[in-house]
Amino acid sequence: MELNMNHLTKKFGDFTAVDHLDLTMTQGVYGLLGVNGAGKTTLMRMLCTLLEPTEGTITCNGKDILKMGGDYRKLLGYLPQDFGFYPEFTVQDYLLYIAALKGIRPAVARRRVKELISRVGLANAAKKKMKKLSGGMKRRAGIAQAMLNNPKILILDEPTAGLDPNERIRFRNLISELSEDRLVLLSTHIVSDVEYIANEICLMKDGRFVHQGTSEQLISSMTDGVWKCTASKEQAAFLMKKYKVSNMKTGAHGIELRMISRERPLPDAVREEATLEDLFLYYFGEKAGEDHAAI
Ligand SMILES: Nc1ncnc2c1ncn2[C@@H]1O[C@H](COP(=O)(O)OP(=O)(O)OP(=O)(O)O)[C@@H](O)[C@H]1O
Repeated sequence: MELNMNHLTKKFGDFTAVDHLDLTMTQGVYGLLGVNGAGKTTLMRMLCTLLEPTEGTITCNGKDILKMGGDYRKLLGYLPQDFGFYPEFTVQDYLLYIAALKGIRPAVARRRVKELISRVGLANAAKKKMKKLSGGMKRRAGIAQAMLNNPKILILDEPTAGLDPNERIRFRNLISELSEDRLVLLSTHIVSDVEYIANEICLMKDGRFVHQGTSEQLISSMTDGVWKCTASKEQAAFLMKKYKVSNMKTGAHGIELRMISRERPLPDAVREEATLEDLFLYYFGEKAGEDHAAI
């Protein structure tokens, strides 16, 4: 299985949401990591044939997905960011209903629904109404519906949005498991969602991939260093304006800062090993002195 994007572009009027992307994906987990508005959903909707590219193509094993029509959709499972569910349906009935919409024969659907409910960890909630599920359980039901046709390509748009840390970990494990024999593409703006499970991470900004590679490759692409130091209140205020600060904590001897800088920011600053979180800040973060600073 090979999914290819060639100069993939989407414009809305004069605005370019996805800008000449090239990527080849095979089996495994691919993570699209970017801030809000980077173009992740637009890209995923094109991969699901819900939006037509303005320019460029997507091919699956060499064939244009728009020309493949139903043959491509048979290979595809999609969990949109806001997936529609029926609040009064039980989990089981909801999945059976979606299976019917997907044209899966009733006998096959019953077997598949049972199997998937257990696989996503909802066996004890099969008879629960969808409206009674927690956010994480709803997302798991969402994954189950995307998996009904046993897709070779699974596309998950922000599957961990709103989940607590426990649910997030369960979800990561599930995604990792599902990727054993398929291609999984997931989007997120949370570094830890993809840090450990993605074979390849694409950092997306303003419709472009600013960098792509394994977590280690991305980290080693960082030319600035990560530094740790303890500063006074006044120094800390100055450093925050000048550098991208990834963490600060008030300690017994002053304010402990972790920051990104080309040069040693203070004489006693110590060099630290960079993490993917530092890298995210390096590409997407703002300094506290900049307009709209997030920190
Ligand atoms: N139908 C549309 N018409 C006009 N602009 C659009 C449309 N859909 C998306 N955009 C714009 O394209 C850009 C990318 O949006 P997109 O939803 O793909 O980003 P995203 O990375 O998925 O962000 P988020 O995490 O907030 O969902 C945004 O600036 C958005 O406002």
